[in-house]
Amino acid sequence: SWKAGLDWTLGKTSLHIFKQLLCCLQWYTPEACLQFKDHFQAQVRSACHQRNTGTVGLKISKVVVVGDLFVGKTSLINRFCKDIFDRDYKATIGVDFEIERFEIAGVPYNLQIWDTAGQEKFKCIASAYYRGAEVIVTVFDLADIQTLDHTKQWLEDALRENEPGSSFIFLVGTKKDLVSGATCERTERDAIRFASEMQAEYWSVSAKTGENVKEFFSRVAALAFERSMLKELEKSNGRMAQIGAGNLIKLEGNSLDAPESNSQASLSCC
Ligand SMILES: Nc1nc2c(ncn2[C@@H]2O[C@H](COP(=O)(O)OP(=O)(O)OP(=O)(O)O)[C@@H](O)[C@H]2O)c(=O)[nH]1
Ligand SMILES: [Mg+2]
Repeated sequence: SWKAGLDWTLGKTSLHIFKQLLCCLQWYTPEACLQFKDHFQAQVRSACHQRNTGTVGLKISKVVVVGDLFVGKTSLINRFCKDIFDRDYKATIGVDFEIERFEIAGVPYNLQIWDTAGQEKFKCIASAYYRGAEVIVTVFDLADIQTLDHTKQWLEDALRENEPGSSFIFLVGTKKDLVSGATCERTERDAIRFASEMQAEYWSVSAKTGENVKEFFSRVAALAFERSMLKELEKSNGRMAQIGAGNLIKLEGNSLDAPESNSQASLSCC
């Protein structure tokens, strides 16, 4: 299954798939990539290989999806989590969430995907759920350029509730099936510029056809997983043990190299 296919990062075939995900497919936009590397950082790979993954498999990482009403947030989540698409609009009231289970490099990993309401009157309910987001997905409608203009405000609101630099940011254009030709190219150019300003990675998707939906969430899961693993390794590296009458001994773990690239890396380094 595609979920098993998330085991990209170990071995030759998996590396190939990851490269494909990063470089070759049409939807991928190199100028709007948060990181440009072939695989997880070495210490993450080795920890996965040795099954030394601590509490990562038990953890649920939070993904918050925000954006104007009617842009297709619920449809995107429903396509991914339930593989369904509904043509009729049913506004989200407040918030809703889905939990999706992954297996990455042999390690179970869970994402809790929060679907928030775009309608102004529900904003104060929805914003109460922004806190602790490992990933913020800012959504706009490729067929309605105004919704792109509003993404910066949505992001600002979500960032206000989170520690600086603690969340991956994605900008997602939906309803790709409704746009084509020069208009589409223009919108995407604007979107890539916005993504650069927002320090976000840009994706275009269609919940109707399913185009790029699995690939997008796989990417979200992979980046969130790697960060969870790095945090876990940092924690176990600095662990203290108490022996006898209270003497503290610092346990020396594997030394952690500095990260190869920052998750919020500026677009110029991709
Ligand atoms: N053609 C097309 N229509 C879509 C797509 N995604 C969503 N829609 C339609 O757009 C409308 C709004 O979709 P929703 O997913 O409910 O929008 P939302 O962003 O969740 O709206 P709120 O919950 O009010 O914030 C619905 O009628 C969907 O069928 C898509 O990829 N293609
Ligand atoms: Mg909705």
